[in-house]
Amino acid sequence: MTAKKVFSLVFVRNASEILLGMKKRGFGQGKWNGFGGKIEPGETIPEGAVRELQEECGLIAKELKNVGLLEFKFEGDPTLLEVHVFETHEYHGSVIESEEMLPKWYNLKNIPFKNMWLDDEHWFPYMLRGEFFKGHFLYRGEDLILKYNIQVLDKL
Ligand SMILES: Cc1cc(-c2ccco2)c2oc(N)nc2c1
Repeated sequence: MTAKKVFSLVFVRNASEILLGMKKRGFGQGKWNGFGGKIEPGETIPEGAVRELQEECGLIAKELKNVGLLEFKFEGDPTLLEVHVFETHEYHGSVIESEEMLPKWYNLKNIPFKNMWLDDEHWFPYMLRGEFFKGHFLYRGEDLILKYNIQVLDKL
């Protein structure tokens, strides 16, 4: 039985910008990413997404749109990482730095892919076009994607 770990990943958007966080410690440290983390027992995936967003950058999502599903495997590790991707355009609160994340707004034309997970450059275009997507990536370490596929779905 393959072990599965379920994560949320939330991107806060406005018309021309996206809020990213520089991960300050732990898994993905040193990379810009959306806000998220492990879904805890007893919470739904959207509940976990709202919780992690507020914990990591202070914003409270008033609505969340599920925009994609990403599955990750690392060569030599049987664990499947299942990452549910969300966008929010409606939120309140003020952006604050947390122990986990240093938030920063980026213009959509200037996303720092060189300092993000390698898969992001492959699936961000689908998200930015408003398409529902499902992607599967096989990594060797953190710096090489051995194979991947991405499909556009009618709905998740
Ligand atoms: C292997 C991997 C994991 C994650 C992740 C997000 C939340 C928890 O793990 C990623 O996020 C992005 N953008 N690429 C990622 C690759």
